Formats: sequence, structure tokens, C-alpha cells
Amino acid sequence: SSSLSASDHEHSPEIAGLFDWLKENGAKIDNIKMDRVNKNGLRGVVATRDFKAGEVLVHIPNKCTIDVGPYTMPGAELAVQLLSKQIEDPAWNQSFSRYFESLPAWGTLYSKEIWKLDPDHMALFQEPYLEHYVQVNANWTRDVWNGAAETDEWKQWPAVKARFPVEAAKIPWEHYSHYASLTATYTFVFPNLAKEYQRVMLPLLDLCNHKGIGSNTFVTKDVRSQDYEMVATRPIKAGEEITHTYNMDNERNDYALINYFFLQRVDPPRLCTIDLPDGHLDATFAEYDDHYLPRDKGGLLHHAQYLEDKLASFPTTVAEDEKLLANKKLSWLDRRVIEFRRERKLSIQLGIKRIREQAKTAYSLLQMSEVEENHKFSHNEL
Ligand SMILES: C[S@@+](CC[C@H](N)C(=O)[O-])C[C@H]1O[C@@H](n2cnc3c(N)ncnc32)[C@H](O)[C@@H]1O
Repeated sequence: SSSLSASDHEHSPEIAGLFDWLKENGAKIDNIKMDRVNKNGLRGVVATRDFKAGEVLVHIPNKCTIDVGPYTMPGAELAVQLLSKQIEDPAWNQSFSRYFESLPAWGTLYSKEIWKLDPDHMALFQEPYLEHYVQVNANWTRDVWNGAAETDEWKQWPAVKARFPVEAAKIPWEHYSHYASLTATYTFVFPNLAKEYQRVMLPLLDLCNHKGIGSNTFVTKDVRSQDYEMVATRPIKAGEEITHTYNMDNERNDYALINYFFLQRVDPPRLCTIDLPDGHLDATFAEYDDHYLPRDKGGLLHHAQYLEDKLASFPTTVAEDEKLLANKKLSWLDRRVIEFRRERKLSIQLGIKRIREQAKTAYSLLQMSEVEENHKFSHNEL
């Protein structure tokens, strides 16, 4: 049989419990397993047999999933919704216990919702925009907990405390804020029967890692049954990691770091979102094939100059960052931020080089934008 034996989960009774619970509830999960998928021991999902393109790898019944709240809610408010659901219906909560145990333990998650606002840690970004960005998000989590956020009262933690004073008093800040990060980073977006887009928790599917270009599955919801399926987008070999694209924004390291606290070391390195012309973290970039050429306004050389100024403004060089990273005593939180800024600098260096090369041969491109500008101008004058 292709079903999993206990030894497949030797490293983790929680994962064995998750598989048992899902199977008891009719999930089809026979041809995948959990494993360590990189040198850092990252957990991920792996195929245990070959799959053809279009084949269903995993089927999760709707009753094993959780609609947490409207998809626009930030993690802080989703955490309030989830905790309130758990308190309100202890039997339901108990029935999901093996799922909750499969999720990362407190202290092992990190994201904008719970960023440490310690000045030394924040300074590691070498980027005021990012410091500000995580500050706004982490403060929101704190404010929703205290009832001080500028949003509806029902979305904030004191509303739960008022309804369930005894049970709510047992929830510490650490637990709530962990949930704020979890509901932001382990949820999917799907419509419910009323066609309202929800943040949804999908057991096991939420243990698959992100891959942009080259991912091998997507997740879909059946309109009739409301069940969820993971489908192969190309042939998959036994032993291959199962990945899907959380969103293409994660292909930019600043977006992935702030939102999910991971980085990809790709060759060639890609410019960060914030280093694209007019780039900022809440923008969506539809075009990813062209990593170095600025689009629209600005022009090539203008962007090269911007990147050169940026590079000169960093307090440390790539070599100095490397030296810091050689220190084995760095905390994992500090290490990843330094790794991030090193990758960012490498991408900026390459970006400048590419733009300068391109500018030599892209005369026609520059000329075209001038023509368009002149055209607009004369049109306005008419
Ligand atoms: C939805 S979970 C995926 C499962 C996770 N690896 C686990 O074991 O619980 C999202 C988290 O997984 C990690 N992750 C996802 N994709 C990754 C990738 N391409 N590289 C490194 N870490 C990744 C990040 O820590 C992220 O916050």
C-alpha cells in the first residue's frame, strides 16, 4: 500500500496525528508525506509516487477546513475571529485539536504582525521604509489586542473579553500574537457559498511551501461540494517537493521577508519590490519576466542613478554583511534580515549593470518614450 507508516513521521507525532485525523474524516492524502526539504530543516510536503499533470494529489473535505474571516482582514483581526470561534464552541475546537497541533509552535513564526520593534533589530534593515512598514503592522496587532485600533469594536480583542470574560482571560498576549502571524501566513483565500472571499485554513495544504516559477501544483475549491483539492500542474516525480505559488509578489525578497519571513536566493538575484520604479510593498506587480528594466515613468538611466544612490547609502557593503553572517552566534531573526539586505545589495548591483548595458543599446526605447511624451504634450495643447 502507498499509505504512510508510522516511521515516516518519526520526527513528529504532531504530523502523524494530523494525517490520522484527516484520514478519519475522509481526506485523500495517501501519496504524499512530510519531510525536511532543505539544509535548514525546513518542513515541507513531498510526493511519494509519480503524478501526471492534472492529477489530484490531495483532497480535503470542507468539514476539515476553517473559514476564519473576510479576506481583507489583517492577521491581528483574524486572530480575534479564530480565538472567539474556539472559545464559543469548545467541542468544535476539540475536534480540530490534531490540526492545531500540526501548526508551528509559539516562538517559531515571524512576520510583520509580530515584528520585534527593538531598534537594534530594526536597524538591520538599513531601510527606513521597511522599519516604518513593520512598525505600522506590529502596532496594529498590539492595538487590536488593547482595543485601541481605529476599526470596528467587534473586530478587536476586548469584544471577546466582554462576551467570554473567564475564557478570554486565559489567553495570553503571546498566544494571540502568535495567532495573528499564523492567520496571516497559513491561510488561503477562497469564496464561501455566499461568494464572499474568506481567509481559509486548509490543514496539510498549509504545510506546502511557496515556489513562484516552477511550482508544481495549485489549490482549488469545488463549487458544489465546497471541498478542496490540490492538482498537479505538471508531471511530478516521487520524492519531489510539492509547492504552489502563494502569490508572485513573494518572488521579491522584501515582500517575502516582511510577510512570510523567508528569502529566496535566486540566480540572478531579483530586485526588491521597493527598488523597482515607484515600487512599494502594497503594490502588485503584474510583470515578472523583466527584472531590471524600469517600466513607465522614469527612464532607464534615471533608475540606474536611483539604484546607485541607494547602494551608496547602505552603512555596510556585501563583504561586511558576509563577515557578520559568518558569526555563528547570530540569532535566526537577525541572520535572516542581514541575509536579506545582502541579497538586496547584490540585486541592486546587478540591476545597475544591466540598466547601463541596456542603455547602450536601447536608444530606440528611450526615443520611443520621448515620442510618446511629445505626442501627449501636443495633444494637450490642442
Ligand atoms: C504556509 S507555511 C508552509 C509550511 C511550513 N514550512 C511549515 O513547516 O509549517 C509558510 C511558511 O513556510 C516557510 N516557507 C514557505 N515557502 C518557503 C520557501 N520557498 N523558502 C523558505 N521558507 C518557506 C516560511 O516560514 C513561511 O512563513
